[in-house]
Parts: sequence; structure tokens; C-alpha cells
Amino acid sequence: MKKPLLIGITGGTGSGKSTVSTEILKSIHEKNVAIIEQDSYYKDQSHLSFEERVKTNYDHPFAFDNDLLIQHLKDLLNRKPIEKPIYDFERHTRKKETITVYPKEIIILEGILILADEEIRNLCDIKIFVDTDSDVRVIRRIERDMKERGRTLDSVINQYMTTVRPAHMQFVEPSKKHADIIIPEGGYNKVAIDIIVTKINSILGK
Ligand SMILES: Nc1ncnc2c1ncn2[C@@H]1O[C@H](COP(=O)(O)OP(=O)(O)O)[C@@H](O)[C@H]1O
Ligand SMILES: Nc1ccn([C@@H]2O[C@H](COP(=O)(O)O)[C@@H](O)[C@H]2O)c(=O)n1
Repeated sequence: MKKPLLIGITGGTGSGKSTVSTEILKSIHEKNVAIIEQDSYYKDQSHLSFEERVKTNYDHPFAFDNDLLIQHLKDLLNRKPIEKPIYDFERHTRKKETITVYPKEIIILEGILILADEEIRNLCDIKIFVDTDSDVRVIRRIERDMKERGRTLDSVINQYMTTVRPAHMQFVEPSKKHADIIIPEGGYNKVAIDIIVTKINSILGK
């Protein structure tokens, strides 16, 4: 039996990674695709106080439980279901519940540090970098974090300047060199999405 195809989608915060994943999903039958967000694999911090959790650098590779992520990717590639963690961005820790993800022909993995990690990127069959200017990304981030992640403007700006931006320059931007495809402006780049969907369909034999 053929191994499932793993597509890694990376790029800075707010670049449009989730949007690209969702656009791909819209064009391919849902029964063939599983989406795994690297964000779901932020380390559990339930043993820390809220004040301590806030101090974590969430843009450094140490913030992620990549061992669990890699184990889950290998399980899905071996056609075994996984229990994907659920992350709570307001409490900065994992929820108790998990989501069962069943193996599919296509697995999309999206997150800021997918191509920065050698073991993860070596598992990926197609490596995509969503490339969006930092001014656009930061505006999107402010809107999203205030609306959806319970943050204040001050906290978003402070986090961006102290950890998000330096880690982006140290880890995310250099990982672009590992990409097979670079998508400018991300989510609504219809031509790029069509090319990826055509490739996936050819692999699915359609
Ligand atoms: N090309 C685009 N044009 C306008 N808005 C976009 C575009 N791509 C994404 N967005 C919006 O920007 C925000 C961040 O996009 P998202 O895909 O969640 O980024 P990421 O997953 O990289 O953090 C979302 O509100 C999304 O709707
Ligand atoms: N408790 C947390 C965990 C992560 N973040 C930020 O999320 C960003 C990655 O998610 P994207 O959807 O934006 O790619 C990352 O830049 C972390 O700073 C957070 O703020 N709080």
C-alpha cells in the first residue's frame, strides 16, 4: 500500500498558513485530507502558574513538543489514528480533551517551525513556505490575537518585539531555503493553490 503524502506548510505568524491549508482542503475531498497544526503541539504548561506561562518564548523551538508531533506524524504515515492535543491560546496550555485524527491519503502539517526542524522537514514530501511581508503579518496578528486569543494591543506589541520578531529572523526566515515552493501573500494566491491541488490530485490518481 502507498504511503500517505505529507505536505509541510510553513511561514511567519499571520502569513496565511492556515488559510492556504483551508483553501487546499476546499479543493480536495475532505475524506482524503487530515490537517495537523504545529500549534496543537505547544508543550503542556498546566504545572506552571499563568504568570509563568506568559513568560514563555512561544516562537522558540523549545516551546514545542516536537517528539509527540513526530511520533504522531509517523503514526499517520503508518496509517494509525492519533489523539491530537487541543491547545488553549488564552490559558497558554493544553486542554484535557484530544481530537482523534484518522489517517488519510494527504496529511497537511502547518506551523511556524515546520521546515526549521530537520527531522520534521525530512518527513515532508512537499515543503511550502508562505511568504508575506512582516508589516502585513503584524497587522493580521494584532487583529487576530485581540479578537480570538484574548490579548491586549500592548501585550501583542510587546511579545512581537521581544520574542516573535527575533525568533522569526533566527528560525523561520532561514528555513525558507528548504522550501520546494514559496507562495507570495499566501491564502488567496489562487494560481499557487491550483498548482498544489493539481499535484495532489495527480498523486491521488485523479
Ligand atoms: N491573502 C490574504 N489576504 C487577506 N487576508 C488574509 C490573507 N491570508 C490570510 N488572511 C487573513 O489573515 C489572518 C491570518 O491568516 P492565517 O491563515 O490564520 O495565518 P497563519 O496561519 O499563518 O497565522 C486571518 O484572519 C486570515 O483570514
Ligand atoms: N500560548 C501561545 C502560544 C503561541 N503563541 C503564538 O502563536 C504564534 C504561532 O501561531 P500562528 O497561527 O500565528 O502561526 C507564534 O508566533 C506564537 O507567538 C502565543 O502568542 N501564545
